[in-house]
Amino acid sequence: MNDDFPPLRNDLLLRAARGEHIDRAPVWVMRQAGRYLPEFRKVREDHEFFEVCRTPELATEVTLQPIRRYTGLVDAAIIFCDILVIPQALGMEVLMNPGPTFTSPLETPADVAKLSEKVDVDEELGYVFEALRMTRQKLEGQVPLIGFCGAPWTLMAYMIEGGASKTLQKSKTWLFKYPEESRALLKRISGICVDFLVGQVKAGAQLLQVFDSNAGDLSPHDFETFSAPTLRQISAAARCGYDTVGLDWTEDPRDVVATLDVDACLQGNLDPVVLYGGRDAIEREVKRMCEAFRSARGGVTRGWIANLGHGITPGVDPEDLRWFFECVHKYSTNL
Ligand SMILES: Cc1c2[nH]c(c1CCC(=O)O)Cc1[nH]c(c(CCC(=O)O)c1C)Cc1[nH]c(c(CCC(=O)O)c1C)Cc1[nH]c(c(C)c1CCC(=O)O)C2
Repeated sequence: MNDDFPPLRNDLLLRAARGEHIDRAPVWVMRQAGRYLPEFRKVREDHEFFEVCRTPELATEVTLQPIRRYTGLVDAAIIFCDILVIPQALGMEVLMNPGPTFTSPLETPADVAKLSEKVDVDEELGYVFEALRMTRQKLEGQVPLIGFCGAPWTLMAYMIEGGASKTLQKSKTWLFKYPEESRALLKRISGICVDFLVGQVKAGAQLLQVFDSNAGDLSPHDFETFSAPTLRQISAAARCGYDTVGLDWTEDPRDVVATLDVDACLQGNLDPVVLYGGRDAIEREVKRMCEAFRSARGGVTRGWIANLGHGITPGVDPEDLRWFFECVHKYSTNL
């Protein structure tokens, strides 16, 4: 927006998100800059996780690693960062060892007073904006750059649980025991999400993703009461509606199309564990996924962005991921 970036040479992802014609599905994978890549592990040998996020040169380098390795196969870069930088900007200490750990999670609503009252995203998260600008330059227009943030409910859950949790018992207890205080906290987080997302677009992000990874743990009623209003608020305040809805592998796109009340592009949804199943399984399951999205598109969906239904995991052979990309290129035509 502000900077003079090299012109974009592959706009498949943006065209799919806008519902325009595409010859094949664009493809990228969540956590594509991650531990399954030896070149990523090499950087991590010398630099702690959040140090990589906070050092624009390092964040740019790891963001570009999968683009270099899979040139011509992968259709997007996603800025290297983490959803937990917002709790950090609110003054919470978060370590990655190896999963996320908060040194003092929120225990009761009284603890909310310990969070910073005002968050200046340029001051607290300016390193992300700098990394986006640097990455846009270094990408030389090969593929679009995705920015992202965590959704308020998912961030609130991490801030209360203090890390990943199977049951989310503590954070869900807040919703039932302290609904007003929960809503106030969610609203506060939403405001930071808006500033952060707008700042990312100004810095060069060409598409934004909001990760509500813990949404599936809420009943439909609680999702509608607590999370959905914040997602709407973010989308309205950041000026754009959601063009794309991400699915995991527990959903059939044909069922989703039947229930979705907006005509959105869909993203997803291969089970990441398929990548451990060998080339034949990868090909078979990608083909099945392509057929499911192809027939879903006969419904109301505007487009499809091929992806995994969740982040890629550390044990995957990078050559098997290459095969996944090649299979998507082969089977996703004639959408
Ligand atoms: C819940 C969540 C987090 N982070 C994120 C989410 C939402 C998506 C999801 O549900 O997976 C999002 C995220 N985290 C990371 C990215 C970077 C961009 C990309 O996708 O390549 C993105 C988009 C890097 C990362 N974030 C993390 C890693 C691995 C840690 C490392 O390098 O040591 C990476 C590459 C760590 C992280 N960060 C988080 C967890 C639970 C973990 C541990 C998971 C694991 O061990 O794989 C919080």
